[in-house]
Amino acid sequence: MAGGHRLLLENARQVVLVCARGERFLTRDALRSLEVLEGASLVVGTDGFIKAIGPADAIQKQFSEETFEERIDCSGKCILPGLVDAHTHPVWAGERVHEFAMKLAGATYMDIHQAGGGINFTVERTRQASEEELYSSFQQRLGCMMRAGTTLVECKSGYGLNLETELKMLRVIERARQELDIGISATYCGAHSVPKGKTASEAADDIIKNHLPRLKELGRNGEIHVDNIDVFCEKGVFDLDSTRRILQSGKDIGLQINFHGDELHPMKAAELGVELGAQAISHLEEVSDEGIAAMASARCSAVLLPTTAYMLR
Ligand SMILES: N=CN[C@@H](CCC(=O)O)C(=O)O
Repeated sequence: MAGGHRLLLENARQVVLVCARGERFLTRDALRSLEVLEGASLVVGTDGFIKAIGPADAIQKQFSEETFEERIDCSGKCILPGLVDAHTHPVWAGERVHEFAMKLAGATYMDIHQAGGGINFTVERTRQASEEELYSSFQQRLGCMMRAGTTLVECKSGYGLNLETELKMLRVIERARQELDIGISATYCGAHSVPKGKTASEAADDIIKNHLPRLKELGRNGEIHVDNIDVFCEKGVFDLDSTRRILQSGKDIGLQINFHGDELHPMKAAELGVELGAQAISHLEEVSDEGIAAMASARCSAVLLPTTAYMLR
């Protein structure tokens, strides 16, 4: 029976599939031979999902009775999957340009952080900003990402630290998920820094006793959707024990573990991530050989962020 579809991309010179046999991702030598179809077409259904990909003549035959809201002639063109940005902190207020002068004068990222700058500076400005202001700048940042080809972006909270501002950030992320044409994976990062006046252990207790139960409740009511939990596991920020407690509690309410580890100091964060069943660990400049081996066998993704090593140093 004939049906309606959203889009037919016809006769592309190439369609890059990346994976040929339903793998979630490729690793090592397999990355050298991406699956590419020559002279192919692609059908997108009304739900936005790809319904068929194949040789142009076979697709034409298979869908000859069907209708499309739009058809695009892709002769001479290449169809690529959208880019996935796996680590962003895109909801924030305030500028930290003045910190570059401190860095040029020799201060490290952690010197500035410990003096109340860095993340803490952004936390102050983000607490003061209205939800509307945060949404407006976030929307512009997402627009830039979309123009550069990103179709799925992981978005972290983490410039609130207190429950009120963390929820404000997560509502902003939720609104973008509803209103904008980009996929969003939302990450609660309330343990991005230890709030003033608390120890790491006290901050972990607050997150476990107050933040996570509220996230669970709001998720159940459908008010926000949070996919992942993150902690900045770092010397002088969250130690291994507090990180473990927070991540495990997040996992217990159904969040996937995706956290900052082994960035500035070796912390054995990779080993911890594997023990807890993390989906991904970011940064990893100081990861141990054992941590790399453990992540490889657990198929835990490493999110490498080479430019932060220059920007944050
Ligand atoms: N390393 C910690 N977190 C961020 C930077 C946050 C900030 O400095 O505002 C990162 O992933 O790069």
